[in-house]
Amino acid sequence: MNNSNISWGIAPIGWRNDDIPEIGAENTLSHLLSDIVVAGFEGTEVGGFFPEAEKLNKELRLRNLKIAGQWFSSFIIRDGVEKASKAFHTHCEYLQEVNADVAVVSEQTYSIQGTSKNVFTEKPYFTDQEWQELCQGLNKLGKIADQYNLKLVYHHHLGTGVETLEEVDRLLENTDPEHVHLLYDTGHIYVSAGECMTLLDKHIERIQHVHFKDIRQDVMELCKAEGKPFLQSFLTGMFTVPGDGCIDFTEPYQRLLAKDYEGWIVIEAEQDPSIAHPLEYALKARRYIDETLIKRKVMS
Ligand SMILES: O=C1C[C@@H](O)[C@H](O)[C@@H](O)C1=O
Ligand SMILES: [Co+2]
Repeated sequence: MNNSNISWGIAPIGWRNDDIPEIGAENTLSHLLSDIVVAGFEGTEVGGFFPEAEKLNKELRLRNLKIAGQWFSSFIIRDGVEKASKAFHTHCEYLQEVNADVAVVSEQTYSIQGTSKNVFTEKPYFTDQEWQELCQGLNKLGKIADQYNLKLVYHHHLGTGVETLEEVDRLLENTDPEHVHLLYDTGHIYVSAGECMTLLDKHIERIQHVHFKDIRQDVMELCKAEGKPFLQSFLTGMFTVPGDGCIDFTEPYQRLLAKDYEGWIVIEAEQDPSIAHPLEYALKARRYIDETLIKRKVMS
């Protein structure tokens, strides 16, 4: 059991959001990266507004920060694996240049993530044929990621065809463990399944990347009752940083330690930055990690 094999990061999503680029648009790359240093994190994930690799590397070097990975919206079912592979090669090339560890993949065919549909009741479902195309396609993308020294980690996500526990089971059963790994996102599985330990216990061997996202239970229930879409739900404050919501992260953290998890745990809490001050929330998360998870004394 060793915390030193874990790198703690925080995602840009509290400052700028790729799903709604207008919010937080005033937050520059320098501002974001410097806030991450102030809050005491080791790295971050690439956001849609990040510059070319050379420029980014310089900004990272100046602050001794690292890149964990970057989100990739795959459309294997909609466009076929050849087209998805081409786009994925470009994605991985960039990630290799910025010395990342993982490529985060989420199949977005039929996704309602950016639509006005009720995210709690209107998610899409894949047919048997589509499941086969997806799993075979992911095996291919996983081999591409390996060529760039990256791990493909699949992100289960609300409002997509791979959201529920059963869907994650199906994806993992039908993909090659050598090439396709899992990203465990506490927030997404909590909203979908009502808790976040079953997925972790069942699939801990496949998990190679982690997002710690907390939930405000009362806001989630309100959003559910009103049938809100995904984007409206996060703007209303459904997600927050660990220590500020209803998930007790000591459980997943201890389970990961017990299994000698090696890799990143990235704090990822999309909120409206004009309501939830990004640095304030980053500091809040860091304090919770230090005082409750790692139990390291913090000077106040
Ligand atoms: O990892 C993530 C990336 C975002 O684009 C997504 O919407 C968010 O909820 C998430 O978990
Ligand atoms: Co996530």
